[in-house]
Amino acid sequence: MKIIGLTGGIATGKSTVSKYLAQRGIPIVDADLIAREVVRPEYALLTELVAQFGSKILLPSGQLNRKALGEIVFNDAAALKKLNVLMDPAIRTAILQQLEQLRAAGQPIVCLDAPTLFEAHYQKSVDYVVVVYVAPDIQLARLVLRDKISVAAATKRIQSQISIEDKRNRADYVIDNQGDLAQTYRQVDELLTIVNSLS
Ligand SMILES: CC(C)(COP(=O)(O)OP(=O)(O)OC[C@H]1O[C@@H](n2cnc3c(N)ncnc32)[C@H](O)[C@@H]1O)[C@@H](O)C(=O)NCCC(=O)NCCS
Ligand SMILES: Nc1ncnc2c1ncn2[C@@H]1O[C@H](COP(=O)(O)OP(=O)(O)OP(=O)(O)O)[C@@H](O)[C@H]1O
Repeated sequence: MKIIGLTGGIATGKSTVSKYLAQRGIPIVDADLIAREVVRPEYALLTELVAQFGSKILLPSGQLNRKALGEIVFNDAAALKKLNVLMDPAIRTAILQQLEQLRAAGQPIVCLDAPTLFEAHYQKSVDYVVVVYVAPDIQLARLVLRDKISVAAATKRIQSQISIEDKRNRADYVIDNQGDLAQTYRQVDELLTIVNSLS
């Protein structure tokens, strides 16, 4: 089984690419989705997060208040590091489990969609690293537009990740997502041809 590791910066277009890959029949292991599941109130991890960050990260319903936790960690590098240390084992276990299930099911090509692929060192667990790239000014503009947040808040989120230029330099394949969607999809088709021919 060949594993495509799909990453990029926040709002550079990973979801746009992974949706298209899914349409082309490639199973997606979605790290963002897994990160949402492992903090459900029935799991111990949420209690650990509350012990670290306080009950202000909970909604009245007892669920994680994502906005509140985001405001803490994307404004404070040390807090983000603590969050990553707490969440990493549960996310990693779920990712590896899903990949194993897909391997056992005989899937020839799968995609791990992980915004923090490099930050969390998943590049070692995949066969082909793909970075969805847009220049930093386009990244900022798309993030502000999509999430309806201020330029200052968007800049902080971007700065909490390895820069998109750095990620681009570490890719096996770069998808330039600065043009229209048709141009992006053509590059994904070319990527699939390459991955299909990997031995
Ligand atoms: C802090 C949280 C609660 C904020 O939630 P919120 O709904 O506002 O954002 P969401 O989860 O949709 O993330 C949006 C984007 O932020 C970026 N981001 C998320 N977590 C991180 C992180 N640990 N480091 C750097 N960037 C991150 C990604 O580009 C992601 O796609 C959430 O991002 C979180 O739980 N993060 C830690 C888990 C994690 O590392 N997720 C990445 C999957 S490998
Ligand atoms: N080629 C494109 N042209 C114009 N807008 C685009 C293009 N590709 C994506 N977008 C828009 O840019 C925004 C970011 O894209 P997307 O949500 O796919 O990014 P992402 O990398 O998955 O983000 P995150 O890291 O937050 O999960 C979205 O609003 C999306 O509609």
